[in-house]
Amino acid sequence: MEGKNRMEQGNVLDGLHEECGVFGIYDFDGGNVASSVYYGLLALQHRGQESCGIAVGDTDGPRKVTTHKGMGLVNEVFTPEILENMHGDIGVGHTRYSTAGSSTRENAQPLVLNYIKGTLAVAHNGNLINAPQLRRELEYSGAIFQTTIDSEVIAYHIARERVNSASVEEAVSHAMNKIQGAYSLVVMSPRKLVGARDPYGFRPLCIGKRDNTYILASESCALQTIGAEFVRDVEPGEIVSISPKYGIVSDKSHCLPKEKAARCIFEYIYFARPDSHIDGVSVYGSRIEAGKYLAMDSPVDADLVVGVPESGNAAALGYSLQSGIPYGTAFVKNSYIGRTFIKPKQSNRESSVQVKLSVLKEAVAGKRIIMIDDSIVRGTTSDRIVKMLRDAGATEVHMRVSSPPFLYPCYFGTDVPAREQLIAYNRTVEDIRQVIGADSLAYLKLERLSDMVGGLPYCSGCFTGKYPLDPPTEDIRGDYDK
Ligand SMILES: O=P(O)(O)OC[C@H]1O[C@H](OP(=O)(O)OP(=O)(O)O)[C@H](O)[C@@H]1O
Ligand SMILES: NC(=O)CC[C@H](N)C(=O)O
Ligand SMILES: [Mg+2]
Repeated sequence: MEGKNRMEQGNVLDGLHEECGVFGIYDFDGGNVASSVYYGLLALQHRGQESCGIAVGDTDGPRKVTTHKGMGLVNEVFTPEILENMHGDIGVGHTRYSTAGSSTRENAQPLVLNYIKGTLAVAHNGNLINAPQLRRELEYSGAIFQTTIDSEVIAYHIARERVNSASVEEAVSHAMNKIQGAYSLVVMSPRKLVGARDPYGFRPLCIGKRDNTYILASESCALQTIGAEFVRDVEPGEIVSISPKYGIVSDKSHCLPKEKAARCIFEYIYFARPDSHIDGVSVYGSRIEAGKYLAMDSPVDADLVVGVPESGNAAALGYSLQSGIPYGTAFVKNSYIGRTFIKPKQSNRESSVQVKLSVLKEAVAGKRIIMIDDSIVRGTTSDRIVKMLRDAGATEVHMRVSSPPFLYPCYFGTDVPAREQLIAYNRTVEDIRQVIGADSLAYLKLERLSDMVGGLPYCSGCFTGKYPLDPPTEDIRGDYDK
C-alpha cells in the first residue's frame, strides 16, 4: 500500500472514517515499555489502520531513541523480533488514519526530531485548521519539513519553543498559543512524558497507571488492555507532564470555561470503542441511550430489533430495552476485515458491504425488522443491507439511525466525503427512505445528543454547520486529492 493515495487504497469509498490513536508510557522503575506500547496500540487500532509506529527511549545513560514505523496494522508492522530490539523505559505510539497529508510511510507517526535538547517524539490525533499558514511562515524562515502532515508543524513548534523555554511542557504551552484546531498530543522528551488536549477537547485523552508506570492514551480501553487503572481524563486545554521527579504536573492556563468545550460527538456515536469512557461518559452507555430515545421518539411495531455491526449494536439494544421488542442478530460480520480494506472498484462499490456483512436468513425470514445503524453517510451500507434483509425474507424493514442526518464537513478530524456525496444533502428524510428502500426511516433528534452524553458540551458541526471555531479559509487536507 505504501505510496498509494487513499482513493487507491479504497478506504474513502463509504462510511465515516476513524481518528488516530495516541499512546504514551513511562515506567519510573526503568522497565522496558515497548511491548506495552504495542498492546496499547492494538487496543487503539480501530482509530487508524493506515500506518502505525512506536518510538522508545532510555531516560538513563545514552538516552538513545529507537523508532519503528510502517504502513499497515499494528500486528503487521511489528514482529516479536522488532519489539525485542526496542529498549527503553519511556515510549510513545500512534495508529494513523490520515486527515492532512497522504497515507505514506514518510507521514507515519510518531514524528521523531533530533534537536539541540536531545530527541523529541510527537504523536498527534486531530486536525489543525491553520497548519498551511504556520507551515508557510516556518518555511520562509528556513524550516525544512520531512513530511506533509499538520502534525509536523506542531512538532516543529514545540522543538523551536523548547530552545527558549525552561521545560518541554512550557514549550508545548507556547506552541499551543500558535496552533489552532483539534489536537490530542503525546510528547516524549528525554525525561518526560507530556500530554496535551486542545482547549475545545475535540479528541479524547486520558491518564492511566500500572504500579509505578504512567500511561497516556486516546481511549481508556487501551488502559484495560495493558492491565492499568484509569486515573482521569486530561481536561480540554490541559497540559500534563509526567516524570519521576515531579509526578503528574498539570498546567491549565489554556483551559476555557467548561461550557466552551466542544468534544466531537462522533467519538460517542461511532469512533470510540464501546468499552471506553470519555470525560466521564461511557461510550456504550451513550449509544444505549441514543437507542432508547429513538424508540421513544420514533416507535414502530415490529418483531425484532437488530443492529448493523459493529457500531449500530449498542443502540439497537437500547431500542429493544425501551420498546420491549426482542433484540436479535441479523448480520454476521467478517471479523478479519478492518474498517479499511481494499474494496472492489468504485463502479461496483455496493458489493463491498457484502464482503463485510452477510445476513442470517433463519433469524429474519418472515419477520418485521427494525434495523439500527449509528449513521448514514453516503447510504451505501443502508441501501445494500435493506435489500439483503428483504432478499432473506424480512416482511418489513424499518431503519432507525442513532445520529441526526450528516450534512456538513468537519474540519476537526472527521473525514467526511464531499457534500454532494452525502445522502442527506438536498434530500428530505422521506427522499432518503425511498433511496434506501426502507418501509420507514427516522433519525435521532438533534436535541437528544445532549442527553445522550449526560449534558457534556460537544461539537455537532457535522449536523448543524455550526462550529466552535471559524472554518479554515484554505484547503487543510495536505498533499493528496480525495
Ligand atoms: O452510509 P455509508 O457511507 O455506507 O456509511 C455509514 C456506515 O459506515 C460506518 O460503518 P463502517 O462500515 O465504517 O464500520 P463499523 O463496522 O465499525 O460500523 C457507519 O457505522 C455506518 O454503518
Ligand atoms: N486522524 C488523525 O488524528 C490524523 C492526525 C494527523 N492530522 C495526520 O494526518 O496524521
Ligand atoms: Mg457501521
